[in-house]
Amino acid sequence: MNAKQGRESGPQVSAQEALDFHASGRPGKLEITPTKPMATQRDLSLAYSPGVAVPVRAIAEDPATAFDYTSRGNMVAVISNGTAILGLGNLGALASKPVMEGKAVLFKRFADVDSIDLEVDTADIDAFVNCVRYLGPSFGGINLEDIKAPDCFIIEDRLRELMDIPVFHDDQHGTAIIATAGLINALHLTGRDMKTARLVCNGAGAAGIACIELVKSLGFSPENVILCDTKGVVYQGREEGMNQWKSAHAVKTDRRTLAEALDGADVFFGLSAKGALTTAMVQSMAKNPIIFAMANPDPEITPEEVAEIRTDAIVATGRSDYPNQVNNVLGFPYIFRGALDVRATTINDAMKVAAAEALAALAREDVPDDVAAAYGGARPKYGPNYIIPVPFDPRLISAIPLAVAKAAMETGVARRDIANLDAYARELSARRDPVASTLSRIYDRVRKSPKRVVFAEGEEEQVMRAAVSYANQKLGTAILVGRDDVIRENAAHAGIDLNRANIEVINARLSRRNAIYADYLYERLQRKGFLLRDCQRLVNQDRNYFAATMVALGDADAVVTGVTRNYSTVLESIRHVIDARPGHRVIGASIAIARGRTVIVADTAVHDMPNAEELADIAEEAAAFARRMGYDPRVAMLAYSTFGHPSGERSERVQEAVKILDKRRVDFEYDGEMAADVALNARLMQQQYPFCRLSGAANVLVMPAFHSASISTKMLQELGGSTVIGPLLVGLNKPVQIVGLNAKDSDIVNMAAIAAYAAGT
Ligand SMILES: NC(=O)C1=CN([C@@H]2O[C@H](COP(=O)(O)OP(=O)(O)OC[C@H]3O[C@@H](n4cnc5c(N)ncnc54)[C@H](OP(=O)(O)O)[C@@H]3O)[C@@H](O)[C@H]2O)C=CC1
Ligand SMILES: CC(=O)C(=O)O
Ligand SMILES: [Mg+2]
Repeated sequence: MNAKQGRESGPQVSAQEALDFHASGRPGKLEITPTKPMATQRDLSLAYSPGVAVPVRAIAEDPATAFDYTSRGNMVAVISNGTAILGLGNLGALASKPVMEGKAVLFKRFADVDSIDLEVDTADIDAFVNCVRYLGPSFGGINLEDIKAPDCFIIEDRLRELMDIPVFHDDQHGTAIIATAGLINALHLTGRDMKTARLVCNGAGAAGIACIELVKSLGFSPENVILCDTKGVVYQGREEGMNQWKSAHAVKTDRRTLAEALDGADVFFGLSAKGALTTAMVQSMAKNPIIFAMANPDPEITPEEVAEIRTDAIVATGRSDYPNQVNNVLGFPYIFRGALDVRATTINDAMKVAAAEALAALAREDVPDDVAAAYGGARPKYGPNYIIPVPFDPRLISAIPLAVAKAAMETGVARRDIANLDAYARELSARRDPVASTLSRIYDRVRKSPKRVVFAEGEEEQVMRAAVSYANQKLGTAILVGRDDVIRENAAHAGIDLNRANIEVINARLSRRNAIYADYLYERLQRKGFLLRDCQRLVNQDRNYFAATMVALGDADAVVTGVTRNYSTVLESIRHVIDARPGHRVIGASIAIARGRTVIVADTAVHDMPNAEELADIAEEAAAFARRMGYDPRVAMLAYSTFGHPSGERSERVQEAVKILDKRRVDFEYDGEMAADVALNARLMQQQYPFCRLSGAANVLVMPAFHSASISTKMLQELGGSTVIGPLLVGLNKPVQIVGLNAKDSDIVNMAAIAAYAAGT
C-alpha cells in the first residue's frame, strides 16, 4: 500500500492564464439562453401576453404545475455570502462570484442541472436567511456554498425549516458524503468494522462536523469518534473555543492533544489546515491506518510524507494529482439531479447515505472498457490506491442520481414517483456530455505519455500563450518555430514568460537538420515540379513545411498550425510532406456541440465534391473517428432529399454511397439519403420513415459536399450558438492539426492535445 505510487502531474495554470480565461469572450463563465423560439408574433403571444396568463392561472390553482410550465424543476441556485471562500477565508460576497459561477457550471457540465449563482452581500444571519427564504418559488433546490461555521449550521437549519425544496450546504454534506464513500471502502479493504473502528477528525468546522455526523449515522460509535480543533481534543467539560455543534460531539476522555487522540487510532479525517498531521502522529496510528488529509489546496500531510514512514496506509486527499481524490464535485451535481427528478422536498440523511453507498459501490465494480478510457486506459482496480471514482467517471451520472431518487421515494420526500428505474438510468446516461469528458480524457492520456508538439507559427502571441499552457499542463514539450529574437521580443511585449522547462525555440533558417529536410522533400516532390532549391527554400522559409518535415522525420511527434494562413493553403503544404495512413482517406471532421447534444460532421475540410465511393470512405472514417471519441456511431448520409424525394442527380450520389456501404458490410449504423431535419429528429424519422435503419437520431452527419459541410457548421456556430471543434484532420499518417485563422490560445492548446493524442499514448 504505497501512497507514493500513482502520483500524476495535474494541470498547472498560471495566474495570468486564470485571469485571461475568465476575461476572454463574454466575461465570466455563464450565460442564459432561452429554450423556446422567440421568432414570430405567435411565439411572443404564447411566451408572453396573452398566452402566459394560462400557465399563471394553472400554477395559482395547483402550485405543483410550476414544475411543468416553468424552469423551476431543473434550476438550482448556488448561494453564498463569501464568508469562507474555499480555504481563502472571508473575502466577501462579490469575491465569491467566480467560485459560485464555477459551481453553477459544474452542475450543468456533470449533471445537466441548470444553475445560477446568487451572491448575498451580508454576514448577518437573519438578513441572509430572509433574503434566501423568499426565493423558493424560483428554484427546485438551493445549494449553499462557502459560508463560515458556525453561521452555516444556523442558516441551513432555518432555511430547511422555512423552504419546501432541498437546501444543501455543499461544504458540509457534499464533503461528508464523498469522505464517507471513501471510508466505507477503506474500512472494507482493511477488514474493519464501523462499530469498533476509532476515528479522529481534525477540524470542527462545517466539513468536520458534517463528516462525523454522517459516519455516526452509518454506525460509528460516538465514543470512538474524537473531534479536534485548534485547541486540541473537544472533550466533555471543555470551555475554550466551544459552540453547541462542537459540544454535541464532545467525548469523555483524558486525551487532550491531536497526537494523544491519534495514538492507536484507525482513521484520520483532516478538515483543518496544511501540515496539521505529523509523521510522528502517523507512526503512532494502528496497523493499516486510513488517512484522509482533505484540507485544500494543501493537505494536512502529503502522501509522500506518509509513504516515507509507512507502507501500510490508505491515503486520500482533496487534490486531483494524487490517487483517491475526495472532492465534493463527485457529489453535489448528481445528488441534486436525483433530488430534482423526483421533485424532492428535501435532501435527507437516507438520500445522503444512498449517495455515499452508491459511490463506494462504483469503485468496487470492474471497470468496463468505456470507463477505462476515463481513467486514461489505466483500468484501476479496487484497492488502496482506488477507493473512490474520479470526477470524469461516466458511470456517476446514472449511478448516483438513481440511488438518491430511490431513497427519496422510499422515505416519502418525493413529490413525483419514477416508475421505471431502468428507463430513468438510460435517461440519465443520455445527459452526459461525451465530448467534454473525451477532451479531458485526451488531456489525461497525453499527460501520461507527453509528446513533443511543434507550434509552427511560434512568433504569434496566441501561439506562444498556447505553447506555455501546453508545457504548464505537462502535456509535453512545446516547440516554437520562428526567429529567436522576434519570439523573445513578442513574448516580452505580451508579458509571456518563455523561460521555463519544456519550451524550445527553433529557427528554421539556422537548423542543422535543414539539408536532411530538404533532401526528404526533394525526394517526394521532384516529380511534381519542384527543384532541390525550391525544397531548400521551402524548408528555410515556410514554417509549415519545416514543422511537418520535423514530424515526418521523427524529430517531433505532432504539429499544430493555421493562425496565419488559410486552411486549404496550409493543408496543401502538409499534404506535400505527409501522406494518408495506408488504407485510409484524409478527411476533416468537426464536432458540433449544442444544448448537450453532440454531432460529428464530415467532411468539413478536404473533399470538394465527393463521388459515391468517396462519400462511403468519408462515412467509414467519420464513424471510426466517432468511436474514438466515445460514441456509438449512427451515421446519416445527408442530402436535400429524403429516401428519393425530391429526386435529383446530387441525391443519387448519396444513394449510391449507401449501396456501397451495404456491399462493404461496415460494422456501424448508417442510412440515407436523408435531409438534416429527419436525421436529427428521431420522432420525425420514426413517424415518416419507419423503415429507416438508424436506431435513433444520427450523431454523425456525412455531408454531400464540402460547401454544405462548411456552410452548415459555420451557421451552427454563429446562429445556433453551438461550439464547433475542428475541422480535425483525420486519416493522415502523422498527426497534424490546423486551427482557424481566428483561433484563440485555448483552441490551439486543444488542437495540440488532440494532435499529441493521435501520436499514440
Ligand atoms: N476536500 C474537500 O472536498 C473539502 C475540503 N475542505 C477543507 O477542509 C478545511 C476546513 O473547511 P471548513 O470546515 O469549510 O472550514 P471552517 O472554517 O468551517 O472550519 C475549520 C476548522 O478547522 C479547524 N482548524 C483550522 N486549523 C487547524 C489546525 N491547524 N489544527 C486543528 N484544527 C484546525 C478550526 O478550528 P477552530 O474551530 O478552533 O477555529 C475549525 O474547527 C479547509 O482546508 C477546506 O479546504 C472543505 C470542504 C470540502
Ligand atoms: C471544494 C469546496 O467546495 C471548497 O473548498 O470550499
Ligand atoms: Mg465550498
